[in-house]
Amino acid sequence: MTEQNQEKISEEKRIKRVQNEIDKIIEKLKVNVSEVKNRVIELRKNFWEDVTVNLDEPDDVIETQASIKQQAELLSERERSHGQWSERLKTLDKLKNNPYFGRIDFLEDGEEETDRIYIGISSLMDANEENFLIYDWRAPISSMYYDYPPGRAEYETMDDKITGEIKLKRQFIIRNGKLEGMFNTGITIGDHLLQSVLGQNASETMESIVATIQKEQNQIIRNEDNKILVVQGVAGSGKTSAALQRVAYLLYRHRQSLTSENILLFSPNPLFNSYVANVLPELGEANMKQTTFQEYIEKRLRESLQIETPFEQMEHYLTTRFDGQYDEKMTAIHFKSSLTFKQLMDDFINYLSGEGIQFRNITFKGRILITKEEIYEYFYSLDSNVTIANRMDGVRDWILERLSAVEKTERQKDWVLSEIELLDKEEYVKAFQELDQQKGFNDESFDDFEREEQKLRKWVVQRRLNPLRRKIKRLQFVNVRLTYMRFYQEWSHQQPYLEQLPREWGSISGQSIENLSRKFLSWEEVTPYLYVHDHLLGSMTNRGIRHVFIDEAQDYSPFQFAYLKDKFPNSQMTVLGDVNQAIYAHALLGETVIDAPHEEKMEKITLTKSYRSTKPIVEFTKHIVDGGDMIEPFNRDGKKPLLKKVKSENELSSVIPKTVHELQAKGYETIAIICHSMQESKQAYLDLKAYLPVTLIDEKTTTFEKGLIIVPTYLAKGIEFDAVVVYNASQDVYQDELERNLFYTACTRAMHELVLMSAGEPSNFIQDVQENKYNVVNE
Ligand SMILES: Nc1ncnc2c1ncn2[C@@H]1O[C@H](COP(=O)(O)OP(=O)(O)OP(=O)(O)O)[C@@H](O)[C@H]1O
Repeated sequence: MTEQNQEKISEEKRIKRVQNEIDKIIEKLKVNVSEVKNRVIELRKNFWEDVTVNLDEPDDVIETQASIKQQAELLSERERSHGQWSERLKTLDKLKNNPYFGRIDFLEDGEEETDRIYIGISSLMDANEENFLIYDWRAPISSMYYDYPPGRAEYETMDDKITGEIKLKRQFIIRNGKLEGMFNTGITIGDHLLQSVLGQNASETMESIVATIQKEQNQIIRNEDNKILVVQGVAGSGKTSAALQRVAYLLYRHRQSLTSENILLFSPNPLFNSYVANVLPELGEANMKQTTFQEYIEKRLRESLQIETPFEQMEHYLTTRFDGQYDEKMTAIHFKSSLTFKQLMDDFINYLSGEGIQFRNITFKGRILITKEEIYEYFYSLDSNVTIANRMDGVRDWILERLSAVEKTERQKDWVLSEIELLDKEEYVKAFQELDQQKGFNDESFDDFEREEQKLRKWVVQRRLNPLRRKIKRLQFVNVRLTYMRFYQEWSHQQPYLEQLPREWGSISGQSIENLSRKFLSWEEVTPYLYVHDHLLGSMTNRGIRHVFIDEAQDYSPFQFAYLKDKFPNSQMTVLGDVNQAIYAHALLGETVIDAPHEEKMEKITLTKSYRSTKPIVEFTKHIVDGGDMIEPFNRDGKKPLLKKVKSENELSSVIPKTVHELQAKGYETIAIICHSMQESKQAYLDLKAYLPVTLIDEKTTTFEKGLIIVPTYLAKGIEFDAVVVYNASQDVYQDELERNLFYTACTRAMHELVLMSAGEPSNFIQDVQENKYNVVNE
């Protein structure tokens, strides 16, 4: 028997042994889980029996409260244990199927014996709790697996640095509990395994990469020291993957103090949210919170305004290229997204601190109770050193106090009596129930008509005033929109601000005023508006969130990013993106968040190796963008991209079905027809649906299945497919420099095959690429 075979048999034996241990632990845990479960059921059933309830004396009430609290705590503690053990059982089930993926043999300096470190998704000790059978991939010692080839190596513990020598580094492929392959590896973590992982078909949801994390990705995952970590990574370099494993790492490292509730991920679109939703559960961790910037913003605005979505803005600029106002609109987008504009807003807010805020009259039953002028006067009589938002709280209390006085006089008015008479039976009963709860009545006082009327008057007026009170509590007496409009109407047009404004300011501000007058906020206006809104009304900074992840960060404007930094002052930020995939209008003309300097302690990591696509696809796509030379393909074989030329758009609907069938025949399950815009996607869908079972993805789509989809590039961001068909890569469609990144983003979604259709002359972006990098056919 060869040495290799012997090794394999010995590893198989070990796997069996570990699985037996897992079985034993599972058995033990199952008994515990069922005991706790019964105890929880019992506690819930007998909750009130075990509580001493006595409400006779104040002391007894306190004792009762304490007793209830104790019982509730006991219950929730048991529930928590039950939850944790059930989770552990799930992880053990996973470990049984795939106990580990790697092993290093490490001889620590000064020690005689080499330790065998087996690495898996979670740690496991033997049933006696004496030895580690598996080390969690996030344990300090496991970091050597990702960072070093065999030879000298080191890792850091809480307070020490351990050095030594890796004698062996081995990878395993274990599926359904069976060892399917193992190999000793050298410098990087097995090309072999990576080849096999990357060669598989795309799945509808992203998968974890713990078994094959690369050294530079590990630097991102385990980076702890910086307030801001910026990752510039080329398309397919594993930014999103690294981000998600980083979440898992942080949850492990800080498990005493950090939960998934303390981590927030900003995703590029709703589809992406579900695309990444499986990774953490697969690793035995709960998902972090997820949102999109749009959703986050919309939740914050306390007014009913019509808000343009980022996708609508995108669609607008992609489809109105020949519109006369295109250039001006682009200038407006660029300017309103900049930090110069933010500075102007800061100056404007400063001005508002001294004068200019617009208020609303407080009216009740068509009568003005407090005029906006009175509110204005009161506001500006308050100490101007206090922030606007804090002064606003003072104004709110002042108005509420005035309202209480009004309430008293209102009670005696005739309308109140008429309303009492009009109360129907149900309202009447409700009134008494509420009054009773307020201890306004006892049995005797029901006969007391005088008192009854007074109480009912109070109830009726209170009820009528409640909506107004609620509005006041929400500070709706501040007219944020009119206040903000003043920026465009007057304030910005004065010296010295004029110099900082674009030449077209006259018509840009005119358009802005028109939009605001019809309660419409264009996407580029939303962040500045919310910024002023928050300064006027105050906003909670989110202190519960300790880590913010921003994926596709190149699409955030400097203003948007500054806004987020403001909202999460105590959080560390991981900002991931690719300057070549910046497709939003504001980013195309200026610096993106990825290459901007930041004042805080920051580290920037650059990833240049692309894992998603085959080598021939990367060799093609890297030449589409400026500076693409540094993009390094992972060495995975495949076919060169194929350019299919047709004479006219009409022919697309016959050639594309044929192309899709060819791709399906090769076994590709997830195929995307990627379009320039939503407009083009809709047209493609209409033209193709008679010939192909195809799903159209729009901005509301949250999941997708294996099969064929049509999608505009901006909704395919961050996602990948077995094969991509670019619907029409002609010069007519992709010609502006602005569309270069869009085209690059579309092409880089392909894992195994890329087909570019072109009705007429192909885009210059293709012609920029050397001819030997792709094949051409005329259909
Ligand atoms: N170390 C790795 N091991 C296995 N697969 C990897 C690794 N790194 C990246 N991949 C795979 O490469 C593909 C691209 O990864 P990911 O989506 O994280 O890249 P990205 O940089 O976010 O891409 P993009 O910016 O183009 O959206 C995924 O299929 C991912 O699983």
